[in-house]
Amino acid sequence: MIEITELTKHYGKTRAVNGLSFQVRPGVVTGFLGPNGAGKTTTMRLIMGLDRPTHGTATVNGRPYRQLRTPLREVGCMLDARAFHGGRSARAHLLALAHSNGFPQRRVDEVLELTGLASVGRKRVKGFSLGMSQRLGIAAALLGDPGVLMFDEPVNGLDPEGVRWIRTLLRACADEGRTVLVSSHLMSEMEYTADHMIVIARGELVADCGTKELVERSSQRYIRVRTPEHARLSALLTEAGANVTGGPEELRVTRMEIAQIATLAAEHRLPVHELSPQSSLEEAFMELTADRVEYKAQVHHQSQTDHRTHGDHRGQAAYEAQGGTR
Ligand SMILES: Nc1ncnc2c1ncn2[C@@H]1O[C@H](COP(=O)(O)OP(=O)(O)OP(=O)(O)O)[C@@H](O)[C@H]1O
Repeated sequence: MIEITELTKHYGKTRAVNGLSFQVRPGVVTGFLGPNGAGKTTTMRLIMGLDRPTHGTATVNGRPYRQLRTPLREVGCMLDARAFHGGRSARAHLLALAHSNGFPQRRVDEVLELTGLASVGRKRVKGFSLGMSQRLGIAAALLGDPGVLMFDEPVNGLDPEGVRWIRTLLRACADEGRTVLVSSHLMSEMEYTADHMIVIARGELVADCGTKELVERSSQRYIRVRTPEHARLSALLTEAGANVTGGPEELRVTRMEIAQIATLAAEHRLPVHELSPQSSLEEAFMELTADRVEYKAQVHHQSQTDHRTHGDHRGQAAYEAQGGTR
């Protein structure tokens, strides 16, 4: 369990974290979300005792990090996937960590196996791709078999296979009863990864609720309908009480369920090429944080107009609109 109470961190005039309070519970994957510069990394650094709070507390299993007796056995963390000595092999890096913390050599081989790095364990880290480095960072976090895990942007820059792997790993860790906190600026990614969401913006709490609830709270839920008979179907749907927007490319229907739309189209023998629910977490994210992003040029415009892009692309587009450079 991670507990944050009134956590505040100021760097000069910058309020990186401002009166933040939340708990991260075991057994679920908790997504930690926020736009660029929201204070996610700072919060994680404060939890790990890498910085001192200006005010408030951050505890792991009831204690500040610095008071944990065997920290790596209690909390594993990946903050920077490239924080390795490049000349060392992955195995040597993990062995050094294991020795200094009194973990057996066997555990190094276990985590190499667990993270799919066994075959490259003797290769120098400087030749590692970003994906391999992420895996090594995760291997280090898992070394002490801790009950609390924290990963800062673990899917950043990974290919779909890497993303799937991390998602599966996070799920398995939560299913084993661990506390899992994972940060991301991509809501669309977290939608499939996290059970619970903590959203912050400008260092302040914006939402702390179940992923499903957050999606449902979004006012941007709609059914996408693609049909060559868009004008006729649109008129029929409107007449039947639905709210219809969009044009020839796609109709966006709200206030009516999929089954009703399908029935109506079938009754009037209108062909339908696509009928799919769209509930974009990215839109919810924009709504939640719109007033509080640091760099908000074009955010609104992007989220309103780019509705034909999906998932990570949309997240990335929105992120870039906020001035992100990743
Ligand atoms: N050491 C520091 N000195 C001064 N300002 C800092 C320092 N660390 C962070 N900040 C500032 O604090 C704010 C929060 O930064 P932080 O890195 O925690 O955000 P983040 O949510 O992790 O963002 P990102 O998604 O871009 O990594 C930003 O305005 C950042 O510039």
